[in-house]
Amino acid sequence: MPTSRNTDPKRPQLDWRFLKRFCRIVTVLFPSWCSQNVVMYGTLLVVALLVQLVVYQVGLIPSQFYGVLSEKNYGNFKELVAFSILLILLNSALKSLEQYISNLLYIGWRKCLTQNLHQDYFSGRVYYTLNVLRKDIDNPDQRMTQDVERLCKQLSSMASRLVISPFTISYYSYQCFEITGWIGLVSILGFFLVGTVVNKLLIGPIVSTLVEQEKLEGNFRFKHMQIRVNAESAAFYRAEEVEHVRTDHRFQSLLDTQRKLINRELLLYIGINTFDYMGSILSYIIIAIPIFAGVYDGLTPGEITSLVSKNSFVCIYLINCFTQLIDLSTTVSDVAGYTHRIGELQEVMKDISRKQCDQDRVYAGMSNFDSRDGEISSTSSDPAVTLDKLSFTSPVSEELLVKDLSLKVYEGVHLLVVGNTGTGKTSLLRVLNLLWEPYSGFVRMNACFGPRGIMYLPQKPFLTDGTLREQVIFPLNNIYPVTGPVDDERILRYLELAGMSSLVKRTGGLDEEVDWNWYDVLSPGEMQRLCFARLFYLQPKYAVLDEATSALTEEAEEQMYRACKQLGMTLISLGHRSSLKQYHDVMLKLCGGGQWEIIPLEKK
Ligand SMILES: Nc1ncnc2c1ncn2[C@@H]1O[C@H](COP(=O)(O)OP(=O)(O)OP(=O)(O)O)[C@@H](O)[C@H]1O
Repeated sequence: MPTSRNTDPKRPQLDWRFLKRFCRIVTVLFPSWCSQNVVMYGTLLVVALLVQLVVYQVGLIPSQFYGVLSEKNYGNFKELVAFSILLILLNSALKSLEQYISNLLYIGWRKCLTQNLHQDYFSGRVYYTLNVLRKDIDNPDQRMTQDVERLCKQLSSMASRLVISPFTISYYSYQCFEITGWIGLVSILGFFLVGTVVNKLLIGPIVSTLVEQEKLEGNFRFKHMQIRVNAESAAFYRAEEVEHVRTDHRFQSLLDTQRKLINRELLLYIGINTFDYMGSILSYIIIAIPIFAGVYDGLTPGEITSLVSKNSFVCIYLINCFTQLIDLSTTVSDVAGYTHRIGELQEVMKDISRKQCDQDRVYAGMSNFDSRDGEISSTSSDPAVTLDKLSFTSPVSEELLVKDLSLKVYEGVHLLVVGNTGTGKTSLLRVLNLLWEPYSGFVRMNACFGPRGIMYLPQKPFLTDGTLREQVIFPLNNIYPVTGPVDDERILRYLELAGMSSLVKRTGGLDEEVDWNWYDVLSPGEMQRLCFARLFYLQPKYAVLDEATSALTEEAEEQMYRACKQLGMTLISLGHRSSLKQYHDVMLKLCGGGQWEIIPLEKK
């Protein structure tokens, strides 16, 4: 049955789901009652109240000038001028302070929200699942960077107006009631109510278009990033023309959506401006009520002018308080859009995290080196890896890549995994690392990830940012074991063993900050050698090498394998080259269609 877009339950709206997501974000922005952000918000409230106090006094100045001038009182006039200047100076100082605190609040909120998202993103393997396997959430990077930034900016720009509104509205409502009675107050409240309902209707379609626009903005930026990262490969393909068309195409979709958003905002702007100007007329209608009712009949024209000026200030200010809230509609629609995007990301990350916790409980036995310092939890006679009737598929297919694989990997027995392209060699590692769920069967890893445990050299080398030392000790934060300067000598030795000592000269030393992108300055072979230097440095008991020598010559491959073995590592290699056989004892051959065979290898 066709459903209209407006009734799509998942469509971002200004609804109950928005409120839930917004409240969740607020608890992140204000983590506890005594947090820095709460203190800042409290200070903002005090400063904003002081501003209102001063604004009230400033608002009364014209009526005082009318009085003084109609009396031609020179002495009072001079005093009033001095008082006015003082008030204006105080007003500008307080308003600047208010702006300053709002800006600080923006930084505080951005820090809390981004760190909270990072906490979930980098917990376990959430970033992998989110980026590789979950297709329902677009551009998580953009949500954590640009969307959070814009949400916090918009909220901070609203903060002082929102924090002060209850106070100013109560105070000026009371004042308005004193002057005009019920009629004035009820008409202003009615005016605000109508304004809110109309704006709520106009904001509805804007929120979903804004969410769509942010998605396309992310896609456009991603395209540029793709070209930036792969500029060289693209240049070899002479890809400028086709990539130009594709990039422009993404840009065009973004512009179309932006135009749609602007069209929808037009109605909202018409609503806002109508209410702004209606408000100013309403204020005079309300003031006219007591005048026409004859309440001020006994006053002189000068006194009436002064009184009207004072009263109109109160009514106009109250209406202004409400119209300011209505003016926030565009900001509210932005906030709603960003809230949905960030809220959705939070929900998906929590969901992934929860599922992974359950999965980890089922496949207990694997842990990160942080928890147990990389020690192997078993005796060396236990197998490091046990697979029992393991079957798995790729995430998008029902077809088994491997069926009922049973295998044990013992220390000292080097295993080679071979098979045609796409038969599931790397996928086996994904299942071992719980990146993918097995279809059936049992996986057990006795070796922990890390030094003296098990380490992986993935097919695509991962190079972090930072100094050469940080590259070599990666993924550790600090040198391991903590041995001080002795470590320098180890790092240099292993760089030399990997054939990368020239890098020390290029970087200017182990701890020299480099401003280059490592992927741009190292050749694929050099990247693989650098990854071997890491492996030598960490000296795990088991090294899993996924086509880790594919960019090296056979002589270099031999050097790397010999060094690994000299350092006492048990090797599990994945690859196509027949030269790899000589370094291994057993070969697992994946034949495709779920078939596999184990073949003992003879030593030459
Ligand atoms: N993230 C993913 N989502 C969906 N399918 C995937 C994903 N990653 C890999 N696959 C598919 O799973 C199958 C096995 O991939 P895998 O990377 O294990 O192949 P491989 O044997 O290591 O190949 P190669 O020798 O080229 O490295 C392939 O058909 C691949 O297209």
